[in-house]
Amino acid sequence: MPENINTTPLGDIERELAAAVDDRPVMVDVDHVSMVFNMASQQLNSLKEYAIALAKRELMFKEFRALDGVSFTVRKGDVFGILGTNGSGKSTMLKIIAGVLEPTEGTCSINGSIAPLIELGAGFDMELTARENIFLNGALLGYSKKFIQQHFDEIVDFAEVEKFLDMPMKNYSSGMVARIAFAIATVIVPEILIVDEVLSVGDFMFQQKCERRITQLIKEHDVTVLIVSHNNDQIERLCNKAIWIEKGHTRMMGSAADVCRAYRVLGGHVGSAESEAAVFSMLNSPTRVPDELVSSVAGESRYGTAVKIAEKCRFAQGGSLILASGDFSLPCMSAQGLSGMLDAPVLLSKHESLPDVVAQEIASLAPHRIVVLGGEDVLSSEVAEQAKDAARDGCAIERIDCNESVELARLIFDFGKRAAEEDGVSGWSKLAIIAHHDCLGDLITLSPLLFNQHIPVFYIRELGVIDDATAASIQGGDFTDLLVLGVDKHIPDTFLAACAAHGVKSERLIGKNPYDANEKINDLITSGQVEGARLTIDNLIVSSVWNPADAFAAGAWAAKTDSAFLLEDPQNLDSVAHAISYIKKKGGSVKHLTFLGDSSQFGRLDKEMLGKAVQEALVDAGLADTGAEDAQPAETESTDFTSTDAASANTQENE
Ligand SMILES: Nc1ncnc2c1ncn2[C@@H]1O[C@H](COP(=O)(O)OP(=O)(O)OP(=O)(O)O)[C@@H](O)[C@H]1O
Repeated sequence: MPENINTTPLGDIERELAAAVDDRPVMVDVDHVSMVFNMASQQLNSLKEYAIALAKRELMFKEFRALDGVSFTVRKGDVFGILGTNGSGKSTMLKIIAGVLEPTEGTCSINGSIAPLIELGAGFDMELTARENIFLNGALLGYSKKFIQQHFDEIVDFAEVEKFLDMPMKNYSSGMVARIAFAIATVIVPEILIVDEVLSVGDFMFQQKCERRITQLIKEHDVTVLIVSHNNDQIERLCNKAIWIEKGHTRMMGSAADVCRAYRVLGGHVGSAESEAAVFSMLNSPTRVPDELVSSVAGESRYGTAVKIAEKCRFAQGGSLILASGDFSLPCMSAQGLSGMLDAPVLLSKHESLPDVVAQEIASLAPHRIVVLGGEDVLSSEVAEQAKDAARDGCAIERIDCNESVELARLIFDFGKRAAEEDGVSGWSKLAIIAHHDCLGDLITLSPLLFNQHIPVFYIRELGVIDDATAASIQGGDFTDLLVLGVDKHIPDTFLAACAAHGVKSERLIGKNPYDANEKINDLITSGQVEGARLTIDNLIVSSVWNPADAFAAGAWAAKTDSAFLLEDPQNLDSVAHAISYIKKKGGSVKHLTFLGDSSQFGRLDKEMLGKAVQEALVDAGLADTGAEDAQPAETESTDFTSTDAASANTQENE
C-alpha cells in the first residue's frame, strides 16, 4: 500500500453518526473502538531466537494501531459495507464484532445471534473430507448433529460440491471452501450475518448465488448484514450503508452509494491532501454534464485505436500512408511531422503481422505510397507485404530501413526533405525538436503542433551524447530554432552553444512534473510563440499516462480538430486535481473532452469529474447554463459516458 495515503475524514462523520439514529433496533454498536497489536520490533528468525530474546528481556515490542477510534451503528435490516484498501483494518473490525478479538479501547455491543464468515477454512480440518467438515464446522457454529443431518443435503446442494464430498478438503480450491463455509453459515437464519472474504474468493456464478441468498435473508428475514469486500460494485449493489476505513481511521461514512463513489475515485490513490480535497469537491459538485460534452475513442487495441483515429481524420483516398510499429514510441513521434507534410495517417502494426483492422483501413484508404518506418527488426517484411497486398495495385512501399530509433528519426527527416522536393509540398518547419527518450508525454502533447507545422523530432543517443549525424542535421542550415526537451545532463549546454554558433537558437522546455510540462506545452501551442502556429483548443483529448500507445498516432486528429492532449493518471490525485484546475483555467475555451482508451483507462467517474470541470468553466464563462433545474443526484445521473461519436461530430464541425 502506498505510504502517502490520506487518512483524514472526508465529509462530516459526526453528522453521519447523528443521522444514523432512527427507530430500528441497534444490532451492532461500535463505539470508539481501537485495536492495538504488539509486534516484535526486531526480526527473529526462529522460535529459539524468540525464546532467548524473551528470556534475556531483550524482546522489544512496538505497538501497531490497526484501528483508531472507529464508531458506527448498524441497525436491524441494514446491510452495512466496510471498504478500505489492503491492511486498512476491515477484517480486524469484523473480528471484533464477531467476538474473536477484544478491542484495546472502546466497546462493541452486539444484539442478536451472529453467523460469522470470517476466516475461511478456520473451522475446517483440511485433512478431513468435506462431509466430515460439514459436521465439524456445524458443531463449531453450535449446530447439533441432528440439525446438520436434517440440513446436510441443503448445504451440499447450495455449495454444489456433491461429487467431491468424500475428498479431503486440502484438495479443494479456495472457492470450493468458500462455498461450503457460506452454505453452512447461512443454513440457519442468523440475526446478524458477517461476510468477509467469502464473496471475493468464489467464482462469479457462486458469488451471484451468495448475493441472492443474502438478498433473500434480508428481504424475508430482516437479517442484518455486515460485508467486507474489495469489490466496490458488490458493496454498492448489496448495501444501504457503508464505512470506509483507511489505515485504521474512519475516512467516510454514509450511504453505500456515496461512500463507494468516493472510494472509487479516491480509494488507494496517492496525492496531496489539497489535491484530494479538490477532487472530492468536484466529485460532489451537482453540476450535470451534458451528454455531448464527453466522448471516448477506443479500439480493441492500440492498432484499432489508431485506425479509429485515422477514420475520424477523413484522410483523402489515394494519398500516402505511414506504417509504424505499435511497440516503439519514438519513431511514431518522429513521424508526426512527416504525417503532416504528406497529410498521411500514421497506422500502427505488430512486428510479425499486420492486424486485420489495419489491413482493412489500408484497403479503404487505397494509398499510392506506404512509408514503412524501420527495418526488419521493427516491422517484418511480411508486414510490408501484407500492407502492399491490402493497398491498391501499384502502391509503392518505401521503407526507411533502420532498426535504431535515433538514426531512424534522422532518416525520417532526410526522407521528408526529399519527399517535400519531389511532391512539391511544404517541407520541414524552421523549428526542430531534440528530445530525451523519456519525454514521450511531452512529444504526445506536442504532436498536433508537430503535424501542423511539419516539425521533425531528433533524439539523443544517451545521457549527454548527441550523434554527429543528428548534430549535423540540426546545425546544417535547415533550422533557426531548436526546442529542447531535457535538462543539461541529457542535452548539454555545450551542444546548444554549438547550435547557436550555427545560427540555431534553442530553448529548453522543462516542467516541474509531467503534468506541468503538459500544461506548458499546451500553452506554447496556443500562444502563437511558434512561428505560423497558434492552435486553438476546443477539445481536450485525455490520454492515460499508463497507456500512451493509444495516442501514438493521434497528432493528426488533434491538429485537424483543434484539440490538445491532456495527460492524466486517474489513480494519482495530484494529476486529477491538476487536470481539473487546468480545465478551469482555460476559462470556457475547452468545449469538449475525448477520452482515449476503454474503461480500463478511464472509469465513468473519471470522465464525469473532468466533464464537470469543463461544464463549470463554460458556465463561469457565460457559455452554458448551469442546468441547475436539471441537476440530478449523482447516482441517477443519466449521462452516458460511453458514447464514442461526439468527437467525430466535432471533427465534422471543425473541418
Ligand atoms: N494478530 C495481528 N497481529 C499483528 N498485526 C495484525 C494482526 N491482525 C492484523 N494485523 C495488522 O493489522 C492491519 C489491519 O489488518 P486487517 O486484516 O484488519 O486489514 P484488512 O483491511 O482486512 O486487509 P485486507 O483487505 O488485506 O484483508 C494490518 O496491517 C495487519 O497486518
